[in-house]
Order: sequence, then structure tokens, then C-alpha cells
Amino acid sequence: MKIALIAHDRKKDHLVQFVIAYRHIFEEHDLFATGTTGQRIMDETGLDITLLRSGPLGGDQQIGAMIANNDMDMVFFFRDPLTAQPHEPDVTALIRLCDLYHIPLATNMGTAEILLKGLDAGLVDWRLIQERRQ
Ligand SMILES: O=C(CO)COP(=O)(O)O
Repeated sequence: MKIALIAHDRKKDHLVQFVIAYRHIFEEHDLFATGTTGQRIMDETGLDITLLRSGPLGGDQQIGAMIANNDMDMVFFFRDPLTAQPHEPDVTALIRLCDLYHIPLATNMGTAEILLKGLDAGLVDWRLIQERRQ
């Protein structure tokens, strides 16, 4: 599965801790991330991650494009609900594309844990099933 990892600045520690805790699951998948988030996760976990542009410089849109191209399976986007983002339209667009294409999206740690454990338990196979039908 292709997984996107994104966190706003005040949520980056949370996402790093989350990936460390569930490294054994993440390492089985293809990981992509916006630039600053991905670099931090790579530095602190040693995981191999494809780095896209930083969020404010187009990284959110790059992940959105992957979703639109049916090239992304799951998104972990730890948003900061208390800080205005200069690229808020990009943030909104990414979330909208997840909804449009039925891409599982976690915007906080609580949902993220359920989503990742669900993935590990084989509960998120609908995209694989869909692929087989095409
Ligand atoms: O801004 C972001 C998501 O909207 C994240 O971008 P960075 O990972 O480059 O900080």
C-alpha cells in the first residue's frame, strides 16, 4: 500500500512518535511524505520515505495529484487545528480529494491508530479487491 505522511509543524512530534511506535507496520508499505515531515521521520526512524515538496511549496498538491491518479492508498495528515496555514486552500483540497476518491484519511492520532491497525489486520483491502476487478 502507498501511504502518505504529513504533519503541520506543531503536530510533527506526534506523527514521529506514532511512526516510531508502529514502525513494524509502516516498514511493510511504500511511504511518501511532504518534505519537512518526511525528512524528520527519516532522520528519527531510518525508514525509507519518498520525499515530496514541503507542504506550503506544493507538497500537499503533489499528494493530491497522486490521489487523483489512483496512486495513493491511505493518508495520515496530522493537522494543526489552532494555527492558520498560508496554504490552507491546498490543505482543504487534499482532504477533499481523499473524500472524492474514498481514500482513508486520519487527521489525528486517535483515528490514525485505528486506521493503521485496521490496515495491519487486513481491513483495508477494498482497493486491492477493486484493482483485481479492473
Ligand atoms: O504543510 C504541510 C501540510 O499542509 C506539511 O509540510 P511539511 O511536511 O513540509 O512541513
